[in-house]
Amino acid sequence: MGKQYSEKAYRWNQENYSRQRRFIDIWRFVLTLITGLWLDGKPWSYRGGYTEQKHAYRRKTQAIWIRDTFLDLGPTFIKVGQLFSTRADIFPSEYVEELSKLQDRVPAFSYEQVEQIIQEDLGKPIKELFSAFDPIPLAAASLGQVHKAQLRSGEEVAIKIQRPGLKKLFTIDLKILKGIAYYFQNHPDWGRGRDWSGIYEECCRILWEEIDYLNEGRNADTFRRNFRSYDWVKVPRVYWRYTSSRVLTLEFLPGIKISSYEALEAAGLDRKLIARLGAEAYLQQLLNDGFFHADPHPGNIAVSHQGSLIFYDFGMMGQIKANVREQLMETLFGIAQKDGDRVVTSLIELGALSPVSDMGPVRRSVQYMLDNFMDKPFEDQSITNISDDLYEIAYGQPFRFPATFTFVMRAFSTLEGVGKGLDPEFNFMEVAKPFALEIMTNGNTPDNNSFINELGRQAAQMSSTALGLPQRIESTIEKLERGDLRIRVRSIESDRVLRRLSGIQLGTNYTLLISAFTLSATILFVNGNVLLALVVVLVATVLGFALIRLLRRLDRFDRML
Ligand SMILES: Nc1ncnc2c1ncn2[C@@H]1O[C@H](COP(=O)(O)OP(=O)(O)OP(=O)(O)O)[C@@H](O)[C@H]1O
Repeated sequence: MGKQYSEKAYRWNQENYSRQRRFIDIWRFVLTLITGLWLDGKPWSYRGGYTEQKHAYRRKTQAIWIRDTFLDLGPTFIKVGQLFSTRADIFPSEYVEELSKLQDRVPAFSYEQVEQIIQEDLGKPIKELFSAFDPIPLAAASLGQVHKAQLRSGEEVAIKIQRPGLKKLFTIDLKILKGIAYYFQNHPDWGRGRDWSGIYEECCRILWEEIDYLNEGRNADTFRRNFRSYDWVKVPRVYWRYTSSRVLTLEFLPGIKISSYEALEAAGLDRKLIARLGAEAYLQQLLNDGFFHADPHPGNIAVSHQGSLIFYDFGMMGQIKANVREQLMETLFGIAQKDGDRVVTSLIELGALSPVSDMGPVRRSVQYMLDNFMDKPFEDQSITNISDDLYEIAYGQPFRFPATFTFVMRAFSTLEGVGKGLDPEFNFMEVAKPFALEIMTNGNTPDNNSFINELGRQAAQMSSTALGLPQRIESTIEKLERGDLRIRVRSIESDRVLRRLSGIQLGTNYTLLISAFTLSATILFVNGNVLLALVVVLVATVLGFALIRLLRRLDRFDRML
């Protein structure tokens, strides 16, 4: 905890939050952000004229300001920011990059508050429950802090205690955020093609789950069960008698953080092996158990002195249904064969893409990406590159990836990053091969074909079909194109008809005005008010010209239809 993060610096750091104060603080942030975004799009707001560099610089400064304000606004926003940092499909890359640096460097709360929460939740004072209790926390985060203690029966435990007043703060903040989501949803520019209400609901669900330690305890138990036959993975046991929704008592399992590369080496551990185990443990969760750690930042994985992996923090877990892993493989094959259509179809079936009426542009973007970035052999692809490319496609499109999908991509990239830090030659795809092969062969032991051979075989199959049946493929492509085209032509036609209709309406208005003005001019003239009559005639003439122009335009429209 740095000195600059003193308790006084944070207005949110208290037990009793004022709804009005939060309302003002949060909306002030939103309004400043909206003004900034509005100015971004106005070339006159750039001193010395608009340039791409100035625009990029502004975005970057804005992103840093958003990150700092989120930290100032407290736990809800720190968590929301961390969630948003996985959503490169929704937010500009500068924002995502800054938000991923959002760490909860926040002050710890006092030992007196810890005592009070334990007394309230477990019904007895610390002294009666534990034979030792370290008043200085091992770690302090935005939602809670961890203290080391010892049970009366002798076991060493790590106790996670929730920040006081968190439920109240979440209730107030999430209500205000609902209003903000509603505002953005109904905004003519920012609401179009974006499901802000859906994003809000998703955030709410994840945040409430994260502060229910009973839920976290259950997740830890499931995770532990899934790994019970693996002696190289350790998951802390939950002491349910000392656990409540705000207090989680776990078996104490110390370790060296997986990202402390030098410390691992100093302890005589094999960095290459740890990198491989990390990836394997994750693939096991994802592809075999279907229950995975959705927040695998390096702080949540440690290595014991015996070399086994230790997982902490089960507040955010993802679930993947059984049929999904086959679909994941289908996507992988689509990518390997550079088949945009197959990738799009499998992503739709995965629920990673929501079908829109005209999938043509999406398919074309995917195909473009496959044609352009797949110049390296499949094995040499990096997960981070693949996910960056996918996000680039998704950003600005009227669809979004479901949270589970972005969590998986994020987890893969994180593990790839940590893996490369541990072992510069580490290749995630290499580790994934046997898992993928097992799924492809439905658990049958594969023959001596490697994963890449299998991909090659499928690709060869595809190209021989292409050679044998050029006619059919061509006609299929033609049909596809015609499908796109028809949708586009129809939309242009209806667009024209609508424009013509509004033109006709405008013409009627002009005609009415001209008649009214001519009538007024005549009455004025008859009554001897010549000058005023002339002015009115002038206005009627201008309107007359406008009407003639409009009629000519409508005539052009008619010829086009
Ligand atoms: N069972 C345990 N044994 C030893 N140390 C632990 C244990 N559980 C947690 N810790 C330590 O406390 C730290 C924080 O734990 P955890 O990540 O569960 O807290 P958190 O409040 O959810 O933090 P985050 O903001 O990262 O989600 C861990 O990184 C680890 O160093």
